[in-house]
Amino acid sequence: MLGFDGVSFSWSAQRLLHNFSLTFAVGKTTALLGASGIGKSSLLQLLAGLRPIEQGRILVDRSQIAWMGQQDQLYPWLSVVDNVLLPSTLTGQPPDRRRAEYLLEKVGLAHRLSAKPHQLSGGMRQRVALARTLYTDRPVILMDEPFAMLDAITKLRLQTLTGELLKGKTVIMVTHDPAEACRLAEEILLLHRSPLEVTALAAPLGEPPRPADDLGLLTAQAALLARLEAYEISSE
Ligand SMILES: Nc1ncnc2c1ncn2[C@@H]1O[C@H](COP(=O)(O)OP(=O)(O)OP(=O)(O)O)[C@@H](O)[C@H]1O
Repeated sequence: MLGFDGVSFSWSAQRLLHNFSLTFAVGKTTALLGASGIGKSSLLQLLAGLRPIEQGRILVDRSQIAWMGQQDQLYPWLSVVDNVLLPSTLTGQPPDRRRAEYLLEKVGLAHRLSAKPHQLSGGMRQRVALARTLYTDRPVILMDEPFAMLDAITKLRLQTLTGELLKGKTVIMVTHDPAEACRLAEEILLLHRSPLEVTALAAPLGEPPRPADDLGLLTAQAALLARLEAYEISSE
């Protein structure tokens, strides 16, 4: 089980969750969307156990979680391959260099193993971060706008890669991008109101990663955008 059971949580003056319950589909990708400041990142932080709650239970085994954020969070003094090996270094496990190299090959960086992060483009650094997330090999992956800072083409490629490489894992992805949600998610959840409420929307048909120009995807994307706009207007 992964989710919230009767959870209440406030940020100083603002009550974010009141008796909030939600379970996520295991082995699937769920996209979380909603207006800026509604509480998407807070939900991820609570799931990861980074904040104490006032009431209820977080349903999670924290040892099963990997995190990938908007910033690549690479260590500038470590090479690409050593950044991927970092989870082993931090936990005192023997580093599996062959596996790290295999994953870097998967994300198209086999030729940059010994480069330092500052020698790479933003998209390349985010690919290293993806390889590191995969290296930890946890069944649950929390992603907070992982591709928000990338150009359109790099974003498209990394979404495809993510959809392929994270198949079968439980992925909770915060995104502002309806197209991204429609390409990658099997469950689409819209967050609105304060305290938080959730509305589930139908994901497009077909296995992720779905092609960006698929007609069903484009229709679902337009519907999602309209719902997001309607929630924004009703909360103004
Ligand atoms: N560390 C914090 N201390 C106090 N308030 C916070 C903190 N982090 C977030 N908040 C507040 O909680 C609310 C939800 O913030 P959160 O970052 O979860 O929203 P979000 O939906 O992820 O926003 P965005 O899409 O802009 O990233 C906001 O009103 C924000 O000001």
